[in-house]
Amino acid sequence: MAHHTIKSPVVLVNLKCYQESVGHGAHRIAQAAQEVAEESGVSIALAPMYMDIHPIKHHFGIPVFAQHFDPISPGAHTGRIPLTAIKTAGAVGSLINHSEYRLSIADIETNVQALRNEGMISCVCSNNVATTSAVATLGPDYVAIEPPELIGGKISVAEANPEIITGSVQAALKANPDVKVLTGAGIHSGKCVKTAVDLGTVGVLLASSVVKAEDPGAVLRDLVSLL
Ligand SMILES: O=C[C@H](O)COP(=O)(O)O
Repeated sequence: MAHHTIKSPVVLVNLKCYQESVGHGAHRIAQAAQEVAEESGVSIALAPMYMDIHPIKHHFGIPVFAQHFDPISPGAHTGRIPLTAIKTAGAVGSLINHSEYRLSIADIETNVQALRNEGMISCVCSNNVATTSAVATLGPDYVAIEPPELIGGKISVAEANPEIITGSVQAALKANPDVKVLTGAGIHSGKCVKTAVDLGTVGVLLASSVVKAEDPGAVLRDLVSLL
C-alpha cells in the first residue's frame, strides 16, 4: 500500500477544540488554508475535530489529520475512535501524544505502527529532547517538538528555546535518520517559521495564531511568506 506523504515545508494547523474551530469555523479556516496553499505552493494541513474530518476532506483539497485516535481495534468500545474511523472519514494521518492528550509509550508505539500499516502519516508530539529521542526510535513520519509551557502563548519556541529545536533534530536523526521534525508552540509569524526551518526542522505545528485570528488567511499568508 502506498504511504501518504506531504511535501516539505509543512504547516500543520491543529484546530484543537476551540470555539472558533467548530462547524463553520473549521470550514472558514480550511478555505483560507486551501487558498494560501495554492498561492504559495507550501503544504498546509489541518487537524480538525473528528466530525469535521469528512466534510473538510470532501470540500477542500488539503490534507486532513485527526488530532488523536484510540489504540484499539474495532469492537465493543463506547465513545472511542478506532483508526479505521478516521481513515474512512478521509484522514491521511494523525497526531499522536499531543501535550493535551498524552499517551503511554506503548500506546504511542501501537498507534505509529497502526498508521504505518494503513499507509498513513504519523506525527508524534514530544515535550523535550529526551522524549524526541525515545519516540523517534518508534519510526514515526514526524516528531513535533512542543515545550508545553509555550503552547498557546505569544512567544514562539523558535525565539525562546532554539536549543530544544536543534537538540531535537539531532536526537531524532541519531535515533532514526528517516524521521522529520516539526517545530511547535507559539508559532505566529513568517519569521518564526523561517527560524524553525533554518534550525533544521521541516515545518511547524501550530494552533492559536491561526484559529483565533480575525483573518486566518492573513496569518497563514504571513506564516509562509519567508519560505
Ligand atoms: O498543536 C499545536 C500546538 O499545541 C501549538 O499550539 P499553539 O500554536 O497555540 O501554541
